[in-house]
Amino acid sequence: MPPAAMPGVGEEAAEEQQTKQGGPALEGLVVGSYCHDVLLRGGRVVGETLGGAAAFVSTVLDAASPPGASFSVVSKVGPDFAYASAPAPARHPPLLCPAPTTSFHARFSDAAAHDAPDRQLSRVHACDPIYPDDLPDRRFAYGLAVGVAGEVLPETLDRMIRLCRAVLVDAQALIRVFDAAAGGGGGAAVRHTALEGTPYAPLLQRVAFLKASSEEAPYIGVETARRRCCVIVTEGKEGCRLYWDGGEARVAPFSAVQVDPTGAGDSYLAGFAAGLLWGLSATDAALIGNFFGAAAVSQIGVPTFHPEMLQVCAHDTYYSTHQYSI
Ligand SMILES: Nc1ncnc2c1ncn2[C@@H]1O[C@H](COP(=O)(O)OP(=O)(O)O)[C@@H](O)[C@H]1O
Ligand SMILES: O=P([O-])([O-])O[C@@H]1[C@@H](O)[C@H](O)[C@@H](O)[C@H](O)[C@@H]1O
Repeated sequence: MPPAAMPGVGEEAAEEQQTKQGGPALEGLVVGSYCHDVLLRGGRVVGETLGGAAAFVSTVLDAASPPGASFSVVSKVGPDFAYASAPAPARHPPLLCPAPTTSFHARFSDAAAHDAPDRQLSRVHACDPIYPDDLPDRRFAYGLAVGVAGEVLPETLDRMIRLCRAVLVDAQALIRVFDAAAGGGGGAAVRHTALEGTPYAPLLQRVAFLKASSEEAPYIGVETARRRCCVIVTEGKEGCRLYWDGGEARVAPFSAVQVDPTGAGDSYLAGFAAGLLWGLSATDAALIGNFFGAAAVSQIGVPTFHPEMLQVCAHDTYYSTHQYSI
């Protein structure tokens, strides 16, 4: 069986913590930096938006968490940060550093080149890493490690694991390396390294869920990783698969008209976490993840969610008949 729910997170755990500590029972900790995204097609800038997994994750958690499930965000930006008044950073302000805000160029392939990857990313600036001491010194029900530019250091992930009852990790926080020779335009091309050779690998057995895109999956070694934690591989418009020690499940997608793939994986992970917070099983929570991933690709930049979309999601998840198109 896949993990029934987020370990230690759910109604009973909530009641227990509420009674013992009187604080917010389901408080989460989101660690990863906001960034600037420049979207390019055919060498021309077609959009400039707020980015960073923390921005997408905060937006989805704000929309979909159960009542009373608050969360704190630990994110770093520089003095040039252009989106301080956007909803996510305004509600969850970042720490200010002297270094410039992390920024990425995302180059999209033409529709004609069908077998090309959706986008090629290069990192143009990297703000400071997030250190263990940057994290609040208190306990959390759950944590989301969602770095985009290597800012979640191994020692920071280790501290998250100590502070949080369950930690969900986006593989992109662990396996990205930056190739200055191949970036173009002053940036460094985003590449991947094998997770097994990194200092993050020994931490995996203390992580609850590790999510990777299908492009990242070969680098995390699904067969090894699934013996240490539950692994989720997202497969774009095909939905996702969950792998655990002894089994796997496929969870079907919602259909969407994709206008910008940015943030699909981030939104998926936050939707998945929200599903677990509502007490759903991992496979049902993955359906919520698919809903938010589909919603993300159907809008440019950080999406907005309307109450009627969420009602349809709740209905379709309840009946497991997600025929809804976004
Ligand atoms: N074109 C699409 N149509 C419907 N759902 C999508 C589409 N693209 C992505 N999704 C949803 O978002 C999730 C994450 O997308 P994916 O492309 O796999 O991640 P990433 O953004 O990390 O590359 C998918 O598992 C799926 O649920
Ligand atoms: O699209 P996705 O993989 O879910 O996540 C994206 C990151 O890969 C990218 O580095 C960042 O610039 C985007 O804002 C977004 O966070």
